[in-house]
Amino acid sequence: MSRHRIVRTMDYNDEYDGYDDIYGHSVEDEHCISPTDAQQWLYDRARGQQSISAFISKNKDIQEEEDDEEDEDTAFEKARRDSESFQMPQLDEIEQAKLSSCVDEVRSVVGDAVSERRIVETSMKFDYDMQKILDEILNEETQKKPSTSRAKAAAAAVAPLVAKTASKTAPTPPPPKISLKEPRRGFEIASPKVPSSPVVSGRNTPVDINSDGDLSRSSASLFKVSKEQALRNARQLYEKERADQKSHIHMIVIGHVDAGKSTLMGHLLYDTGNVSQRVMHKHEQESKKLGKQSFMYAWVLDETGEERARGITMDVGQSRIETKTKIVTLLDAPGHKDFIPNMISGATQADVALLVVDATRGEFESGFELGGQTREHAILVRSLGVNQLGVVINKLDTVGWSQERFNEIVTKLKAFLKQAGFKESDVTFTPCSGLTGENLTKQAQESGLTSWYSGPHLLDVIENFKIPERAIDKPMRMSVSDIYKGTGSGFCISGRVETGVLCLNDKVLVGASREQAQVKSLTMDEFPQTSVFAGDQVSVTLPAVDINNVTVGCIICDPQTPIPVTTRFQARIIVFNVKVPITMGFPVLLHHQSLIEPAVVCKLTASIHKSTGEVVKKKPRCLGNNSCALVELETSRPICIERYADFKELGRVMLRVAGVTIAAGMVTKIR
Ligand SMILES: Nc1nc2c(ncn2[C@@H]2O[C@H](COP(=O)(O)OP(=O)(O)OP(=O)(O)O)[C@@H](O)[C@H]2O)c(=O)[nH]1
Repeated sequence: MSRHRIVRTMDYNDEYDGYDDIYGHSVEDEHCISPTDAQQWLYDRARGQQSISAFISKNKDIQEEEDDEEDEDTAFEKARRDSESFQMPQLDEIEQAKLSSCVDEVRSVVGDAVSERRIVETSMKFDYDMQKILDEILNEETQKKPSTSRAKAAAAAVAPLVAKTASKTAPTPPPPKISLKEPRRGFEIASPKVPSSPVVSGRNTPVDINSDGDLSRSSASLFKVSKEQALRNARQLYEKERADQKSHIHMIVIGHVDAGKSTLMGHLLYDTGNVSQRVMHKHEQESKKLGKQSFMYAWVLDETGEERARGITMDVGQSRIETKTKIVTLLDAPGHKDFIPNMISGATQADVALLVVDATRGEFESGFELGGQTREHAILVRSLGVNQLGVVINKLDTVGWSQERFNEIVTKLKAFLKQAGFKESDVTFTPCSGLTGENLTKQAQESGLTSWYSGPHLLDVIENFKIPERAIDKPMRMSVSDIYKGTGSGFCISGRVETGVLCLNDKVLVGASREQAQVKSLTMDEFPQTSVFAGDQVSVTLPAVDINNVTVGCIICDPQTPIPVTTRFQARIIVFNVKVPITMGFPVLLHHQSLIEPAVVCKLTASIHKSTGEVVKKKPRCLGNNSCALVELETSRPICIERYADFKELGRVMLRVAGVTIAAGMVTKIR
């Protein structure tokens, strides 16, 4: 069809028919008054109203309308001039940065409906607290009477945001009352009574929830387990089987890209005799050929061709070392920000962490201060429950073993790590060079270092990590981190036993589908086992299980006390890093153990005080950076999750948006 029209012969009157909404309105359209009513106010000579002066005197009560249009124009013009003539206040660099980020954030919410001056003044008034600034501005905008079309337009610009942030029908909530007598704590939340979750039943094992919602008891009768499994004493079994064995910990190695994590771990493995000379020689020759000799130790862990070609770690590399008293599984995490989901999945398996920082001038700064991964990784592992941290100040050879540089980095990190929630006594700082091997497994030799350092070497630091308390007495939960085709028939499911004990031939329930299965083989580090315990990284085979019901991130559990399955739960979150404040309906990627699931923040229940947990404000409109809140999250598919109070290991979540971790939280209620 031609898009050109012959306009020369066109009757314009015809053209307007049916286009009222586009081309203009009749007067009646805009008034809620019938033509008959209107007539009494209209001067009409035909109706015998001969004298206009007589008509006006009879209708004295007709108020002359204010010229809104003009007022409105003046107001907008004033706001425009206000913004144009407005000079930003002179502030120091930090204040200036805070102010600019506040202005940007507010603009992203309210658009151009509010003047620059207003935003700046409100930001300074509330000391750059986004929550308060937005509250003030949004409240004011909604209270303004949108008496004219432009004011209506301005209000309309804000209205969807207000509607998004507040309850759909409720009026603006009154200011919250904070009771001083009985502070309500965000974490004091009653146990979930009714898991009203849409429980999806597996093919063979339909799940029923009894009337009082106690899933565990109702299911105990549904899923019959052997007498041996039902009556087992996990603690006794653990003591019998593991009494003469070294304790086992999982240690994740984290840090900004190229901090030297893989090199450090590769060298540590070599020095502890876990990599043969022959293999090391092979890595040396091959890396030399490609002109990448400096990566020879990193190649011990970076095994794939792509990792070696790109010189970066992409997935979590695993290996193990033995110290005098411990078996340590090393988890070498990728530092590049694109692979943070892999790093999170690795961190969920970790008991302790090594944070590697590059001491080279400029490199530490780009990893720590300029949006690098040093901060994000440290916050992530802490949020995932890791509380012991060994900080490795690496590549000190590049700064001539400078004590000053070491101290400078320690001072900066100490302050930050304390803020991130690490206890000072649980953090150590060790100077090292992963490349030269200095201070890794032997006392420092380098004179530049020995002149000021006589502390422990890295292997000692690892040896001194305390073994975390294992939840062996709790019901069995295993989080699935990988599914692969085994050498025999069926699939191998690998993951970490988070709590309890799992034995050969035990009955288990798999994932949100709750399909029942039986453990037919159980291995740890490729050695067959008859029982495995909380903290172990294992592989199981579950013959005849529908593989569609097993997904990475799902939980395998004890049928006598099944894990809740839900699509909606409440969490207490800390917001780290959001460009746009979190409002109702905010879409996120939920990370729970190895699970990554799209979710929506469907309710902002309350803002709470970071350290005391007191409710500061009920139903906040939005959550800005560094705020702490109770929110409800809804996933599109059912997931297995526990309350933090019941199972620390399975009650933590992480929220990410567009490749950035925006919040971490603990599950407080399951709907
Ligand atoms: N001078 C010096 N260079 C080092 C040291 N440790 C590592 N490097 C070099 O730093 C580069 C990066 O090392 P990697 O071990 O791959 O770093 P990474 O942290 O594992 O990198 P990603 O896993 O990709 O984040 C390599 O060229 C190493 O040779 C060190 O102690 N001193």
